[in-house]
Amino acid sequence: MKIKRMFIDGKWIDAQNGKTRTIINPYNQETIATAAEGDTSDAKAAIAAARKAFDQGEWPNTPAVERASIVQKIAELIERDKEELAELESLDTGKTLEESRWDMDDIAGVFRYYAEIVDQNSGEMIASPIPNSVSKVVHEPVGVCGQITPWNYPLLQASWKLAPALVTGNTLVMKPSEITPLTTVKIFELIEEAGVPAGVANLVLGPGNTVGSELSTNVEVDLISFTGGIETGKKIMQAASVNVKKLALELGGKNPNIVFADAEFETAVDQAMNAVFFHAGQICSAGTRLIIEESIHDNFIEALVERVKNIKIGNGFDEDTQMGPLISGEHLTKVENYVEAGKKEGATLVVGGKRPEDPALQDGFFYLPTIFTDCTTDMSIVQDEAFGPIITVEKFQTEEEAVNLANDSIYGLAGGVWTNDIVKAERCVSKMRMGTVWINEFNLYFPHAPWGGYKQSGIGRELGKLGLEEYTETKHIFHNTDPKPFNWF
Ligand SMILES: NC(=O)c1ccc[n+]([C@@H]2O[C@H](COP(=O)([O-])OP(=O)(O)OC[C@H]3O[C@@H](n4cnc5c(N)ncnc54)[C@H](O)[C@@H]3O)[C@@H](O)[C@H]2O)c1
Ligand SMILES: C[N+](C)(C)CC=O
Repeated sequence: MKIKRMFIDGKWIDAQNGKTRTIINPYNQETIATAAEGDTSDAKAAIAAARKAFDQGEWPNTPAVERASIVQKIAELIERDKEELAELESLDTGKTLEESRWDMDDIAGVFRYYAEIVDQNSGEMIASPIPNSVSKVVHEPVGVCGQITPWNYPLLQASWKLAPALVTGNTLVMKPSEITPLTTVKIFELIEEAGVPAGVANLVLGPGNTVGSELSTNVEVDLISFTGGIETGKKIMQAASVNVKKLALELGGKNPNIVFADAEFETAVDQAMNAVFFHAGQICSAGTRLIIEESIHDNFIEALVERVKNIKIGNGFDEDTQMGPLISGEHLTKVENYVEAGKKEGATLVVGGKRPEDPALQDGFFYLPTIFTDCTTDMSIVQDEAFGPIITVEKFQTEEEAVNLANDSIYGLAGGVWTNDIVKAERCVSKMRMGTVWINEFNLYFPHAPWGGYKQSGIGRELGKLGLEEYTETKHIFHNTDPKPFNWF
């Protein structure tokens, strides 16, 4: 089996320490690849290459339209290799092939979007209050960017970082999750094929506590963009202070999904499942906190449970599979522990709460879709991000109570409201403290709109124009067109 290698300074290389890691399919634990397992020394080499490419290379000064055409080419190559990429993503993460295909379409769309909008970030003239002067603002690349991504949407999260960083003239070192590197390795092949110069985009494979930590602490790195868990995010924020790096953090969520009695019932039931059970609930914006108006609570739960029991769990490559496994044995144990805690804390388990019994699924990290009712905000199952196929249900009587329950979290990534009363919907979302709020929708995102969290869900935004601005410094240029002595001294 060919080893998945790192890409540093335009060359495909093994880890300096010679180590490798076995990559497994979470559906059956079969080995699907062997990847280089780099460490601090590889990260240092990649940072040095990116530094040289930024300080001495052409990329930062290449006209934005030329960079955009290369980024556009990457989009075309993703479309050309869509099926291969989708298959790699499903093998690596266990998600259904159909979901991976959607991801690949989204990813190509992200590269296209940033290629198209780069000229909208070209600066502005300021109405200078000083006579005989020109005042203007320009945007310049930040420099060397460290980019660290998680395992749940490996290539999608990488694309949100790679496309804006490249198009704005930065150089970068990316570190994907060590357990899901396959599509990131492949996209670096496409980046090379599209003609990105050597040293501009570098890939280091390996663990967070060595490679990731080096990216956050190394003073030659100017910006660190991280997507992952809150505890890792805090460590990175602290490490990044060493040279006051620019910082973008996309962290977790514990997202409320409010259903009012006047909502379209069947749609709200259907979408309450979509909000959570795609990719077995391993979605940062999963609507895991279902908050239901008391008058419809019992009927809603009855309808939901009936449908949840029929979710088809299995191999993501089987066409009728609707939900795949969790990512790893370690993560499965974490989810099981949250469910046990929920039971101890007094929540009522109404469906799921265990591994499936089907003998065909015993080698995979499967967990049944799970619903707890009678939940209260003091329960860990309501407050902590379990990152599994678990819905907790809380009841409300008034609109104010619903919004208060929704906001009762350290997180503020996303949330939804289901109602046919538009005024009520607008009133609620205006009070919800989250970076994305959906009305009669859940979990939708697209390249044109910003994504990111309030509160401890993060700092900064990806996607949209704000996602581009993250990768630029803003410079004010003041030009005195009639300089004279000041005659003070
Ligand atoms: N807000 C968003 O848009 C978004 C999107 C996807 C995932 N997430 C979050 O990601 C989490 C799941 O991903 P995960 O389990 O891979 O997260 P994680 O924090 O364990 O790991 C994320 C990445 O950080 C690296 N890392 C670990 N320790 C590090 C350290 N000390 N220094 C630097 N890097 C380090 C890991 O190797 C990995 O590449 C969830 O909390 C989820 O909500 C958020
Ligand atoms: C940001 N998103 C929804 C694509 C993936 C979160 O885990």
